[in-house]
Amino acid sequence: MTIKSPSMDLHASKGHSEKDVKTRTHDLPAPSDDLEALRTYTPDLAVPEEILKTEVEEGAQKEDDLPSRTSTALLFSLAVFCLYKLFVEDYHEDFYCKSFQGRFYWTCLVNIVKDAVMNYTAMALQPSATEGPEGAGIRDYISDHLWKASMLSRLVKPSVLKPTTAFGRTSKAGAQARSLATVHNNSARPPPSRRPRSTPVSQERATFTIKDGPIFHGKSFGAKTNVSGEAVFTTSLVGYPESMTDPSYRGQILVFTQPLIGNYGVPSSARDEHGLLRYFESPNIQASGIVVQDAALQHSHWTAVEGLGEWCAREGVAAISGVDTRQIVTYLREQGSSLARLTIGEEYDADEDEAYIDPEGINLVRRVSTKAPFHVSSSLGDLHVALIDCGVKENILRSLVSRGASVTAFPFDYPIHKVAHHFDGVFISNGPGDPTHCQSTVYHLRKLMESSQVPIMGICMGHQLLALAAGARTVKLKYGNRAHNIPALDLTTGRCHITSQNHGYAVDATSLPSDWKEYFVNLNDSSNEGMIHKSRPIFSAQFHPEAKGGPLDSAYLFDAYIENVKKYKNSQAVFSPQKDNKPSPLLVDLLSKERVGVHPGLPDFRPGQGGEQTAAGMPAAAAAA
Ligand SMILES: NC(=O)CC[C@H](N)C(=O)O
Repeated sequence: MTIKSPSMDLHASKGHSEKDVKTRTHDLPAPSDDLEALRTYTPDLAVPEEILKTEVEEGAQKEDDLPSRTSTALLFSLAVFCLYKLFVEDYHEDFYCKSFQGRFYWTCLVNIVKDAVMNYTAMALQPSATEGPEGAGIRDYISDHLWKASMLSRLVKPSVLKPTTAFGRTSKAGAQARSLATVHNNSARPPPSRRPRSTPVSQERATFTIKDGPIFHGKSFGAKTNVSGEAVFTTSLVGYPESMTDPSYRGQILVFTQPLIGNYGVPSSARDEHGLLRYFESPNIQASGIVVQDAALQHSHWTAVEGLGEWCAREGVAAISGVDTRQIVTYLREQGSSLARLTIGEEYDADEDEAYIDPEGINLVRRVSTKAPFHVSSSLGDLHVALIDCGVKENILRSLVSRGASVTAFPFDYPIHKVAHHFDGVFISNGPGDPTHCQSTVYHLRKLMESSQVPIMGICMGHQLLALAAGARTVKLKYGNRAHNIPALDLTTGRCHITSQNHGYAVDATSLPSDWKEYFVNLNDSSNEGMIHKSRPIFSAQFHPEAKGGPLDSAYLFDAYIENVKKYKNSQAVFSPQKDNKPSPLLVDLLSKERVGVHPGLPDFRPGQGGEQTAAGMPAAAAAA
């Protein structure tokens, strides 16, 4: 296994000579840097400061003493204890899907085994470590922030974890089998699994109520659950599975203007050759509820494994049909996006009403962003991109990976500027809600642009966050743009592209600082559709070049970004010929292969919640001001 030393590049990039580098391959980043990175990275995990400090300091102290890092006897007894807890104390029944204790002991066991393997590997490589960077590379990777952050979060808060990688692989194989079964029409395929929020399909009376507006009566065809959120509409004719699983729809009740929805059913969770979901943009339905004029009770398509109503019920999502969506959309266009409720069953009673929930006051990105870094490998090239996950769509990952860039995705509030030198490019994903909630992301992006020349691209929320970091303003649109056929003019070429869109906020182009220019403009409402830096490889788009179930006119933006990334990688190679940002196989193995700790089971809103603390610890409203 050949692993290049990242420490060499790290030091080289700080201006040390190669000689210095060789003699200093065991240097670690200063403990205070690590501490700061971990502190910023884990605000949600409520880790006591002493634990963080101990973790970092111990890591730093013991780095040069790997063989004694954890005694074999201690590891062995811990492993036996975990095994006992798992298999003798009856957790084997449900430990990987329900029991907190089970998951905790399983996580410990996995980490003990990994720790032992790493100790062994590091010891095996030690002789060369003293001579040159080859052996040191493995130790630096182990000590890297990525590893520390993901391992620490696994250890301190197993409750946010999905089953660990081993189970992830198992379920992936299951999904694959189901997809194959679908293709070959194998009736013995297992039914999709049910979620904690699942209910039987409800066919009761249902009511869609717009706050301070009209009330619509119809019939439920999804879960028996009442929901509240912002009512928005999309005019797209196809792609309801992709739209409903798009994390940017989190907290919203989605009204379809296409009158017949559900006729091609719902596909499986099959994964493609990169391990990405083939038909969905995330593993679960993200919209709070859906409103359609006419729900198809029977579906037909070779990819379908269930009907739309069954899917909604299984995912615990409310759905209403039999309402006049033309009237609803006319109201929303005139009054602007409004708060609304979907009530299933009993007659809606305004007096009994709990308050309408306003997603605008909530940091929804925190709900959909991965809780620890994850990695998607590309076998098609040797580029490596860091992605800030604000609720990334699978097709954004696919668009990068299929162009030869492996992607390591970070939580939205990860201090990306501290690890950017390990990557050939930085990407900022789409995401739900008001961008001004993500003040920590804006701060880190600003720092990144100050300290690095790395190419950057942002999409939708990523565009808005980049604009905020550049010093521009964002505004809320009256009712947003959600469709697959919106014309955007490329101001650099004069060409018009038909684009897919889903956003309620926009960048105020007049507030762009002088080193930026407007890249695209919306030909329907003249709102801003993108920006580009005048002299650096940084640009962003408000629309979705990765559109699935939408036009591919603007997919060339990914090519342009990858071109920038390649150029940057080549230019870096001139200065540091040893530098290789390709992820180490060990790191790849350690990181999760899919988003971590993003469960639909957790409620987005709690009663009485007036707003939410931002990552920086201040109330959202104050942060936004
Ligand atoms: N698709 C997105 O990233 C949406 C961005 C942001 N939440 C908005 O509504 O404007």
